[in-house]
Amino acid sequence: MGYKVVVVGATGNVGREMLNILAERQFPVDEIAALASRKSLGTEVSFGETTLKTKDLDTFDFAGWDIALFAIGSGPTKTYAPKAAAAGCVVIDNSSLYRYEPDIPLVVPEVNPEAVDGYAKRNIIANPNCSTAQMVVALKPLHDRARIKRVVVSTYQSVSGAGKEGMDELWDQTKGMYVPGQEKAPEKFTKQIAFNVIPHIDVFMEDGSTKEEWKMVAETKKIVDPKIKLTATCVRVPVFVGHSEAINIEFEEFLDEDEARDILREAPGVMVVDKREDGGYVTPVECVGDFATFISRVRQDSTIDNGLNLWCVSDNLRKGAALNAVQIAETLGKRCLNKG
Ligand SMILES: NC(=O)C1=CN([C@@H]2O[C@H](COP(=O)(O)OP(=O)(O)OC[C@H]3O[C@@H](n4cnc5c(N)ncnc54)[C@H](OP(=O)(O)O)[C@@H]3O)[C@@H](O)[C@H]2O)C=CC1
Ligand SMILES: N[C@@H](CC(=O)OP(=O)(O)O)C(=O)O
Repeated sequence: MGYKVVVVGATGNVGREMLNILAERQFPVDEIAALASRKSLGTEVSFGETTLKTKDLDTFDFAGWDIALFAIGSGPTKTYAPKAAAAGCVVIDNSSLYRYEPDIPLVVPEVNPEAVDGYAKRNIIANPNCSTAQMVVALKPLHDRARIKRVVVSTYQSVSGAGKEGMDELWDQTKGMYVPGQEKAPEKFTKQIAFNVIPHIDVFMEDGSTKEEWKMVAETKKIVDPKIKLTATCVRVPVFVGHSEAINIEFEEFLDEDEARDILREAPGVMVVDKREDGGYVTPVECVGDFATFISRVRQDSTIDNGLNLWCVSDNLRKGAALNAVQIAETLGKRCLNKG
């Protein structure tokens, strides 16, 4: 016996990946429903070899369904996730709405799988921010060995993090640079994204940081260790899929770069590709469609006592969203629901 699973936001970038990954990983599905807004009613989406017709979230009855994977943004999630949870369906939510609530688990299964056990308080589990998810997969095994004091991270985030509209804007603006009359002004992003980079993701906070940067701080503390200090600069780059991060780590104890590489090679969800030669590192276009978080350019930071630098790349629609959500569902199934 398997699970009755609902994918909410099935016509979006993340929802489509959720359907792909449920099928790829052969998640034990007895029945599946694909939901989106009313305007997408009847739109076809793929689930393995089969095609599903999208249903209207607004009129859907969650009673009798086991797990709902939500990827529709915080606004509509606020309306519909509590309804699903109250109907007895466990919500695994990709938005930032519930991540910081103390009675809602925020889970990266390679890092804090035991947190899933707290799901029943609200029947909701939160999926972290894409940039946080890939980073903590690499930080956790290093923290276990040498205790992280402080992290300085700069992100290079692809436009798919801003949904279908973000990807369309990069495509149209790039074409418009070459085709007279097809110029495209910024709409989704604050400035031109084609052939440019923008140091602004999500809204500004009072202290001058952005909400995306704040999320990386708060979520790393909740998932890995509240004692870790972290400062981030989050930047949008003209890449379609795949987020990259330059990470500088200061440890309490000395950690040699060779040992760090060995630890990361053994770490779940991590793939080390680190040769000091042309092409001996991973770039975002190479990580698309993969499950792993790729680590390259591991090297000592000799400007501090116990410092290390590394380069971290992952498919943001997978580890940053859909894959992590499906892994949470797998963990929930194994640890708590025991079907399948
Ligand atoms: N963990 C993370 O870091 C990430 C989280 N996300 C989360 O996932 C969400 C979706 O991202 P993404 O797939 O890239 O976005 P897209 O813009 O590609 O897709 C949005 C999806 O949400 C649906 N939707 C929007 N509003 C409603 C509504 N009122 N009722 C029903 N369905 C609705 C859309 O349906 P329709 O086509 O019918 O409009 C569509 O299926 C993000 O807003 C974010 O919260 C995304 C990326 C990474
Ligand atoms: N903000 C991320 C994607 C996202 O939706 O994040 P969050 O779920 O934390 O709002 C990006 O733009 O790349």
